[in-house]
Amino acid sequence: MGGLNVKEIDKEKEELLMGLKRINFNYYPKCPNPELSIGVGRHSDISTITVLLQDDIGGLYVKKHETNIWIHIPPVNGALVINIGDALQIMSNDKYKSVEHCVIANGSNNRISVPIFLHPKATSVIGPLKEVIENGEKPIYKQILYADYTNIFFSKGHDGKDTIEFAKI
Ligand SMILES: O=C(O)CCC(=O)C(=O)O
Ligand SMILES: [Fe+2]
Repeated sequence: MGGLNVKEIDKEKEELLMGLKRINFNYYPKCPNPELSIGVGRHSDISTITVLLQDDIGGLYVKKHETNIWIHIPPVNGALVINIGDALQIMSNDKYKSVEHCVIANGSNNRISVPIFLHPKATSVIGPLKEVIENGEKPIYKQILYADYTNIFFSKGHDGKDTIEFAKI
């Protein structure tokens, strides 16, 4: 957080950054026609950060920022994938960018992944951190209730990084 001019993570900051933790268990059954289906559509997580454990099957792709290039994230035994989510993009006023990603279905193997999402609390109001904008930087995002942000994300299908548009000024 030093890069965001945040000197100390006190209790209040900790709640804002990761007051809520959610763990998902994703099971992707092998698919007879992978080219006709999607594992998980293109999206960015709405978390602050996501810590993801994947098995050895593969299929997770991330989009290189501001390109149309998709990069496979090969499973590495014992390694975790760390993704930046929308909440950190908003709080950092775009200094950190959430990563767009998707999962491709697999024709011959079942796949399991376990993401741990570190979120603000539903009752937290999030926006660019005061430490980030106190030097006069123009805020790109408004202050929004995190529950509202979550509701927008879950009220529609995955479509890239569209949810973050709702938080823009
Ligand atoms: O299964 C994966 O590797 C990623 C799953 C994912 O993107 C998610 O649960 O948000
Ligand atoms: Fe995700």
